[in-house]
Amino acid sequence: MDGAPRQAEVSRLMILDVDLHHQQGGFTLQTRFQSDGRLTALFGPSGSGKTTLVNIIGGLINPDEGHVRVKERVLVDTRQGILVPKHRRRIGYVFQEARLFPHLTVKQNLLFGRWFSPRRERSADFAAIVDLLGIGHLLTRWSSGLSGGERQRVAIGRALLSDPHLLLLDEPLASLDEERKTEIYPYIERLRDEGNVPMVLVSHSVPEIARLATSIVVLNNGQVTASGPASDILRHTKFFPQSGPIEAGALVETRVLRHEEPYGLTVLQAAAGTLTVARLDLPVDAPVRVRLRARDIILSLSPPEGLSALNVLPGLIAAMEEGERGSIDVTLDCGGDSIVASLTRKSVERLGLRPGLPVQAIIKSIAFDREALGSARAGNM
Ligand SMILES: Nc1ncnc2c1ncn2[C@@H]1O[C@H](COP(=O)(O)OP(=O)(O)OP(=O)(O)O)[C@@H](O)[C@H]1O
Repeated sequence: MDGAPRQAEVSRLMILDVDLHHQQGGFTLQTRFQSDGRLTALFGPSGSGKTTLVNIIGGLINPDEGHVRVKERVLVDTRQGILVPKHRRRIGYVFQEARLFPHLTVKQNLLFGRWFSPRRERSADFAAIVDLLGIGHLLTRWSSGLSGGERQRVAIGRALLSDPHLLLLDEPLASLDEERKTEIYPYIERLRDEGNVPMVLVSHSVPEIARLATSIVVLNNGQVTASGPASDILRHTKFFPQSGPIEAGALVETRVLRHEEPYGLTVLQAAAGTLTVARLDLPVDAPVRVRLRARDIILSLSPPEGLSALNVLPGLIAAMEEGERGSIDVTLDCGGDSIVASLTRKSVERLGLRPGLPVQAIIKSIAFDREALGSARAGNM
């Protein structure tokens, strides 16, 4: 036995299991994926079918063929003639606009969500949800006077109070500016990490899914071009043609190792080694998810000397594949962390890169959550 879960166990672990065929005018949605993620991001360009897919999961569109299962519940199975009506699906929706009732207070808006859960099954804890979303101080306010970010937090709270089995977030942050988005991300992260409601997030933004998603489904023209754990998918620049090599890259989990106060720097510990960044306003040992964008990594055959870059990680080339626009994605195994560099074919040939070769990854800059930086910014170290 190799310790790998057997197929039956794998299926049980799957939170979302979707296999659909649906024709809509001249557009065909043909999607198949499974996700065990706590937050599954649906990513794809405009018109790729994200909303259609969300509407099928939510019960607003009946698909021609296929099935949708959430945990062990079958919502749709055309072969077995199962089509659970939308009001019985126990799905919470949050849209781009919060759609709160302006003539009700925040508390009344929140309690409205409760009407949708069967009385005997009401388990959502009002106080815990209010606390999780940081909206306790808003309860007596009229919803019409809230900021965009506050409105979305209340909308998420209202959806959670309906005791949903799944939360569908259809571009909930798209109408907010960067600052308001940054205000909401930590709450969605808490929900992902502490709540037990699986979420599906529709998003156009690579930084957003890099920050929030645990699983990613990439849609293109109605088809799934890739799906899997976020860290696996984000590594491939070719799955993100509209953002190109600019945003794709590796996600690396780190912890704060120490602060170097005289230099205004923080040292993070990753499996791959240490990374030095501008001072973070976080305690030692705090977890920090960093994103190493493929375009921000240079490869060298020998340890660089006389270079100002502080972040150099040794690794072995694990894989090489065609990236976006003729570039080559070179994946490195750096002590167990996967890091990807996007290189031109010319550089690959000039350096004689091939799987198994030891190289040094010079990291030009590190992207991560803005509030994790405190007042500092991710710099070119
Ligand atoms: N009722 C309909 N009848 C025919 N075609 C439709 C209908 N609704 C949507 N479509 C088409 O289906 C395709 C997928 O649309 P969908 O809204 O699901 O894409 P999307 O990925 O959500 O796009 P966006 O990011 O712009 O919201 C598009 O080509 C759209 O024009």
